[in-house]
Amino acid sequence: MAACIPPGSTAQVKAIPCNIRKEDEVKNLMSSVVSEFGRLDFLVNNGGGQFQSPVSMLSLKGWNAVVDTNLNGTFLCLREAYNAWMAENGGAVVNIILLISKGRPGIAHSAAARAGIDNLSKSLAVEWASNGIRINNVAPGSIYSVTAAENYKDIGDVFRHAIPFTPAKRNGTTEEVSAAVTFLLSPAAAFITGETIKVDGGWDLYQVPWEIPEHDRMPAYNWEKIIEEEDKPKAKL
Ligand SMILES: CCCCC/C=C/C(=O)SCCNC(=O)CCNC(=O)[C@H](O)C(C)(C)COP(=O)(O)OP(=O)(O)OC[C@H]1O[C@@H](n2cnc3c(N)ncnc32)[C@H](O)[C@@H]1OP(=O)(O)O
Ligand SMILES: NC(=O)C1=CN([C@@H]2O[C@H](COP(=O)(O)OP(=O)(O)OC[C@H]3O[C@@H](n4cnc5c(N)ncnc54)[C@H](OP(=O)(O)O)[C@@H]3O)[C@@H](O)[C@H]2O)C=CC1
Repeated sequence: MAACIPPGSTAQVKAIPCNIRKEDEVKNLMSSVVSEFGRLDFLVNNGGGQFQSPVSMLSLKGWNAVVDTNLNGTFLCLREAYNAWMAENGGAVVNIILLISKGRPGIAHSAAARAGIDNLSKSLAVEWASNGIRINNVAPGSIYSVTAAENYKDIGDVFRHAIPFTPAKRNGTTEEVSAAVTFLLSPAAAFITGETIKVDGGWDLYQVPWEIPEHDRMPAYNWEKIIEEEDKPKAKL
């Protein structure tokens, strides 16, 4: 990031290690920013992720790891940014979530956690309005990056797989997500709070990429058949 700063700019980049699952590290991150830079105007909760698994195969440990990272981590960052600076001075927040309107079979743990963030943002848009804080979400579709692809390399090319399900017929770029984030942080979004912007090339309006095997396990409601079953003599033990 530092290498991207144009010559002559006064911008600075400083990396402060922080596991967002650890309360003390998050407190340290927010207080360090305020003591080092004198202010904390913007917060982007971008850290997150998941692994692919049907719910039936998920261990509680795996579920907890994903919820802890995505939902609890975001909660801690929000609360500590508020305590360290934004309660007194206002600010703007963007949380990066997932497309969740149709559920997310295959990554249901992450979708549940991100739906929690979506709802938390709505509550905070009201709770923190009088502190001058705006809070919004960005829900990316399939966005290719080398690091994201590396994470899923063992389960195939998930980013290529997403293209047929995306009306734009391509993956999005990280710059296209950043454009939405910077808009929401900017004064141009001064009247937008508690909202989610999808950056997905139309994915969410289209098909869910989940194949349902042919089956007859959901027969139509049939009262006569239920009565017939009820009237059958019960086996005696
Ligand atoms: C699938 C298509 C998605 C497309 C759209 C979305 C794209 C993106 O989100 S791009 C972001 C890419 N980056 C990531 O997703 C980062 C993913 N990794 C993490 O965030 C974390 O590693 C974690 C939250 C998934 C796990 O946290 P961690 O502390 O590292 O937990 P452990 O390694 O200790 O694992 C705990 C427990 O979780 C289960 N588990 C972990 N990884 C997998 C896996 N790859 N497959 C199945 N299960 C997994 C497992 O039960 C672990 O317990 P143990 O078995 O005792 O190790
Ligand atoms: N790429 C995509 O298609 C999509 C991405 N998203 C979301 O966008 C966000 C960015 O993902 P992307 O850039 O694509 O993928 P990356 O894997 O490159 O980014 C994930 C980032 O989250 C950080 N992170 C994970 N766990 C923690 C933690 N406990 N504490 C601090 N940081 C953590 C990682 O840090 P480190 O590198 O140090 O591990 C990494 O920088 C994620 O929330 C992701 O789920 C949502 C929808 C689609």
